[in-house]
Amino acid sequence: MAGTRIEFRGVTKDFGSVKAVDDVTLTVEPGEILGVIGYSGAGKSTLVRLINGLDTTTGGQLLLDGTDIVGMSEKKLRSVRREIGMIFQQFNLLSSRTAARNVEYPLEIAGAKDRKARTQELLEFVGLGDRGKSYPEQLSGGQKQRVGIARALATNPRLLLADEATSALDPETTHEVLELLRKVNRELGITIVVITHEMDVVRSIADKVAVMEAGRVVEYGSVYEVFSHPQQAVTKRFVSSSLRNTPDEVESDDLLAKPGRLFVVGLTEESGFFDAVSRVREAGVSVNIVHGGVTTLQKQSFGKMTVRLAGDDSAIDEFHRTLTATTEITELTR
Ligand SMILES: Nc1ncnc2c1ncn2[C@@H]1O[C@H](COP(=O)(O)OP(=O)(O)OP(=O)(O)O)[C@@H](O)[C@H]1O
Repeated sequence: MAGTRIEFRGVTKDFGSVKAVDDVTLTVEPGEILGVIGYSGAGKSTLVRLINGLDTTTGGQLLLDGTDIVGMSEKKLRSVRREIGMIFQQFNLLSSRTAARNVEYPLEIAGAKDRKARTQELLEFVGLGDRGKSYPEQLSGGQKQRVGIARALATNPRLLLADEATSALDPETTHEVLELLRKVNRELGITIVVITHEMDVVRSIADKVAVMEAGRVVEYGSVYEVFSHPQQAVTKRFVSSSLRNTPDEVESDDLLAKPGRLFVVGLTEESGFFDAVSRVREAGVSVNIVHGGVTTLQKQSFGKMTVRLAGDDSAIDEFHRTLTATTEITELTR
């Protein structure tokens, strides 16, 4: 069973004078994982609430598998929502029910048969086959979110919306929950939209990323494209918070206090970095790597190196000029 295809066409949502979502055009293909990232108030939650019809759009079209849900009756929206699972930052489990009975809840509402067997199957899928009798307060945060995921999957949704689903978890547990979401995506083919303010989450799970600022999607692309060539200032901030491969202000000040000239160079397989280093060293210039990192995303490697060059200025200028043609290079100055 394929995941849902989502298509935003010029979607807008106003709350009075606030444009929470402003003219968003975006397509999520079936089975894709989209990461939506932005700072608080950027419009991420509103965007997701439009998808399941909890908020209504002020303008534009929002198509799920080709059907526009804008203006749909509440009755029709309810059947659309049956195909959508949702998980939350605070898990939203019913504290008076055991884990199993939380998972069973949507099956009860749907009047499904063989509920016990389905519930056990779901608990096993999320790695909690032996915790069905536990109450939420007896479970760790990660286990609660696993119950939340099992509950969201109970009615066989084709789309899963995750609103800051790992924000209340520590890094290790976050990693485990993201792994589980990946398994959901791979094994069940479900489309997933993950809202987050952490670029590490996008990096470890998403195929595509949409960066939101003041209601707009200001940057969109594959995770590799956006991480390796961020365009907007907000995207650059998110990317550097995750990759930490460029010196921050304090580190730059420390590095600039020593002699030589500093360059931050983008590394890709075509950057020509090592050839340029060989040439400048032949001219007697010393080259030292002082900061940097290389990472692999979607099977492609890229990174940034900060190098200190000391020696003949015209040879260093030539190094700068040559690399400008093949990669991103910036000279750090005070
Ligand atoms: N029901 C509402 N009534 C009025 N304004 C709202 C409502 N919901 C959201 N907003 C406003 O819309 C804008 C976007 O809010 P939204 O919650 O979608 O952002 P967000 O990116 O999800 O932020 P956060 O990460 O803090 O949840 C904000 O300015 C917010 O104050």
